[in-house]
Amino acid sequence: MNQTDATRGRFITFEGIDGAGKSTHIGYVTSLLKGAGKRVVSTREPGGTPLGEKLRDLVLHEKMHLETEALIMFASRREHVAQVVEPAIARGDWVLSDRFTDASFAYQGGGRGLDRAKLEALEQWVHPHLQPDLTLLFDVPLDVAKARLSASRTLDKFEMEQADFFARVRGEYLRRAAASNGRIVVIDSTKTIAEVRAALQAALETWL
Ligand SMILES: Nc1ncnc2c1ncn2[C@@H]1O[C@H](COP(=O)(O)OP(=O)(O)OP(=O)(O)O)[C@@H](O)[C@H]1O
Ligand SMILES: Cc1cn([C@H]2C[C@H](O)[C@@H](COP(=O)(O)O)O2)c(=O)[nH]c1=O
Repeated sequence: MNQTDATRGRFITFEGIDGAGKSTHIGYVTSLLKGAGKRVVSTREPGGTPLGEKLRDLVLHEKMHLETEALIMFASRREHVAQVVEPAIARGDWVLSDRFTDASFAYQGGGRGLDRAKLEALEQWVHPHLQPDLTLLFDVPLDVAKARLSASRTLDKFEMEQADFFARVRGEYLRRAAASNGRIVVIDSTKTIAEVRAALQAALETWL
């Protein structure tokens, strides 16, 4: 994207294992940013466009080959980046996305064991020049996430996975955070909602 830092918007992503609490806090981050005078676009993956939402329904409910699953995630992402994320950033809006490519590395890579080089190739193909400016990784132990999920909804294909799957997903998220040079900020999501909000405010301080 050939645009100066002053006029472009920013891209913030929310990540974590299912039930970690990320969706709960997107509204709060939206209010912080709007309070600081930013225009905010809130979106999600898989999904975020009419076609992406159809792909989401398929990939969250149908059994399929692991590589088909990864390709659908990136097909949805291609549409999302082209139609929503890049145009919004270009007009100066701040985009908040409930998941992005870190989720493919964590779930299809860590969780299902897909070769990382294949995911890197898809990432280069689909968004060679775009990375989140900041990623908020909501981290909780598996038992906390599971208890929160079963109390709140009917489970989809991923949410029905076993503990060892989520242990690998969480491990890959934390590995990427450690290697991210500060792009991925780990938020301790075992804390109360008020304490998590305070941690989010601190993480966003330099951006407001
Ligand atoms: N800090 C917290 N303390 C207690 N409960 C919480 C906390 N954060 C979220 N919850 C509750 O946990 C449940 C799951 O939260 P949420 O839907 O935000 O998770 P999520 O990470 O977005 O999950 P998914 O990725 O599956 O959509 C909700 O019922 C929510 O109210
Ligand atoms: C983007 C993306 C998502 N997933 C998985 C992770 C979650 O289990 C679901 C999305 O559900 P949510 O309640 O909206 O978080 O999809 C994935 O496996 N790979 C991806 O790239």
